[in-house]
Amino acid sequence: MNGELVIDRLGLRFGGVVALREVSIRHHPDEVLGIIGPNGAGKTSLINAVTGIYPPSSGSVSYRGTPLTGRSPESIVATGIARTFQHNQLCGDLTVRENVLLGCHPRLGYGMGKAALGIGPARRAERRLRGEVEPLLDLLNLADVAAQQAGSLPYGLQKRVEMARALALRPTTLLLDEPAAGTSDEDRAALVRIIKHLREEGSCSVVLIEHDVGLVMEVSDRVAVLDWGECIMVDTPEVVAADARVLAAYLGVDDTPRDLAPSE
Ligand SMILES: Nc1ncnc2c1ncn2[C@@H]1O[C@H](COP(=O)(O)OP(=O)(O)OP(=O)(O)O)[C@@H](O)[C@H]1O
Repeated sequence: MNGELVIDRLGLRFGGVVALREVSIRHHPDEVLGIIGPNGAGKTSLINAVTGIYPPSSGSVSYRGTPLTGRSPESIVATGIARTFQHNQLCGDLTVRENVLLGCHPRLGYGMGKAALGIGPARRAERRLRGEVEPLLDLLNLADVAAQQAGSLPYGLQKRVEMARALALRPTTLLLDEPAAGTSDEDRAALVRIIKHLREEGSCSVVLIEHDVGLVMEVSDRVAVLDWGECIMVDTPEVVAADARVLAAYLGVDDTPRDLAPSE
């Protein structure tokens, strides 16, 4: 079952820089929660603090009632939280299919050595996982490029491979860090379709960090707005788009959203 992620008065400092200031957000099971904010607002810092990359300076995070604060990134993944990165972390020399298969391996319970040797149960598990990878490649529109080296693909496709690899962990919550950045209109349309599919299927809830505010408004149930490390509001896309504080947060920055209104 998908779980509730509770971020409670989270603070994060880098020396004198305050990246997050008393941020409190509840991500409800099954919802798509968008997180927007101007450059440097603290969006990536929030994901990094939740996933154990950076230990928070104050506050706490819990998932399904289990405290996550102070745990390693690996043990946080084991609770059901998977993520993608703002800058791709793929194995460029491996094929798309192999990259996605790598995402399944933490679920095997034994090392890559046994998997590579294909001994006993490892061989059976490997066969099962290979069967799980194909539907993911279909869902992410990657079947046609499955045998190609991941590093040879256009950036937008690489981003989808990273998403497929995160989904191969069978997460109950998926955190996406700027999945549309630097991608084409076609990639954007595919992303909208995939997020809506996950929402309808209910297999995992989604937290979406994005600069493309129109996209966030289109797919999110609720939207949280960060500004200078503070969460200034969490509400429906319609309410957020009409809020004067949100418009003010974006005024005076270069990347003023193209469209704050939800798409039809
Ligand atoms: N590793 C780090 N060391 C020092 N300062 C950092 C580090 N990571 C982030 N910061 C600072 O924390 C603040 C928030 O940065 P963060 O990357 O979380 O913002 P963001 O909203 O994700 O920005 P962007 O949309 O540009 O990616 C910024 O002032 C940034 O310079």
